[in-house]
Amino acid sequence: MGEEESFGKQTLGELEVHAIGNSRVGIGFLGLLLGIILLCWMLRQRQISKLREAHFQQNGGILLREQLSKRQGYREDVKVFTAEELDKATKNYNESRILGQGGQGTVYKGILADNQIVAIKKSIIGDPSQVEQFINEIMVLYQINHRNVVKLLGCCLETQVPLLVYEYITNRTFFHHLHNDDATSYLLWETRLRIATETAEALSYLHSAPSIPIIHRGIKLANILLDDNYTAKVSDFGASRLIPFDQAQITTIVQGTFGYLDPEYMLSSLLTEKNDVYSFGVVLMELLTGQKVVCFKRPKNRVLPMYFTSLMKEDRLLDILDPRVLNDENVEQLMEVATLARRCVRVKGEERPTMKEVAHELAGLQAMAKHPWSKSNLVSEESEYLLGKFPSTYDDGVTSSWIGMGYDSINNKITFELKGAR
Ligand SMILES: Nc1ncnc2c1ncn2[C@@H]1O[C@H](COP(=O)(O)OP(=O)(O)OP(=O)(O)O)[C@@H](O)[C@H]1O
Repeated sequence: MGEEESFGKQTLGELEVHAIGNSRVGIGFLGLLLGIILLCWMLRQRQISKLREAHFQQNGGILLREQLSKRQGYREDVKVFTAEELDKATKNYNESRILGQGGQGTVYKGILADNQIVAIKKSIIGDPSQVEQFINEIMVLYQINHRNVVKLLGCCLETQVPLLVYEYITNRTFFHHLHNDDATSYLLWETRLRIATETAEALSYLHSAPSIPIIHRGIKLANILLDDNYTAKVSDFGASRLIPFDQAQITTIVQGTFGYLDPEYMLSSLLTEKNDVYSFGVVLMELLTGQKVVCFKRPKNRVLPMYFTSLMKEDRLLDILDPRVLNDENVEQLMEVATLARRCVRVKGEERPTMKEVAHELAGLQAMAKHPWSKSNLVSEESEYLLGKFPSTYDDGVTSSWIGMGYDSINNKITFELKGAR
């Protein structure tokens, strides 16, 4: 019994020693584990910062820094964002945040830490040879400060693909408002003319930019964004080019959207500011007719500039002016804009007007439209006219019958409801 007790005591003592030993081993093991985790974390952080540095270099960050330090006249309020900031702003580039997809990348809506809403363009460029082009785009946007050009707020170059951060434009594109499929409303002629004038002014500014003239190269309805007041904001400078003053033109790979592309540029690859004038002429034709640039329902004339000019030659332009905005009071004004549009798309670039002249002419027409004697400025009369005379068939055979119409004064639009549209 005594032996058993002493054996029990020995065993307890031994157990205590074991327990103390075990807990020391446990603490040691835990310490080692924490040490390993800390080491891994530090290595990972180093790896991440090395990767970011590599991305920054690969995305042309050093080149950009150098370029910016050399030049003057650039905006100083353009911010460099961190990858985390933009991850958070877009909820890790969540699909629900996609605003649109373009040839150059995807545009996401982002909400920054200070609640500012921004549009973030995530480039699809992964090719280092594109770096110079991307830097070129940032350089172009860095020097623009115009109320009718979308503002670049900053960029982020430490991610795998470069990111550009713009001011968020609330009211979609001119294309959407002119060609929206739901067709529950349409833009008044006065609004169309104002948007066109603002766009022309922005282009005129770009062509005579203070340091180096800029050619946009992608003017089309989809690249004219609109804010809540329907103010034009020219966007998408992905293809734009800076033209040094001593060079009137440069040679580039032909790039652009079919229908808007200057045929002279297509043949010669010579880029001049008159390329933008041509594209702008096509935009004018679209807002005059309400028709799309390329339409297979016009079998002989699928491309609008050809269709438009051929009808003008035959003195049949009235056949295609948008019946939703045309009335007795503004017909002359629409015809003047049509003549201007035709001059913009002349085959020879040198025969086209400059954007400055175009902007000037449009501003003059706009001022006349605002004149108190101009009846077309009176929305109620236009509504009456439209209610009484609006045809039941328009836009290449789209048939509609009316059930109601009204004026949306906030959005400056005539609104209507359709039944049986097909
Ligand atoms: N600053 C912005 N604010 C709000 N929405 C924007 C902004 N920038 C672009 N978007 C939206 O994202 C869409 C895609 O824009 P993006 O400029 O990349 O392409 P795109 O002009 O449609 O095409 P492409 O580049 O091929 O000509 C636009 O149509 C617009 O709806």
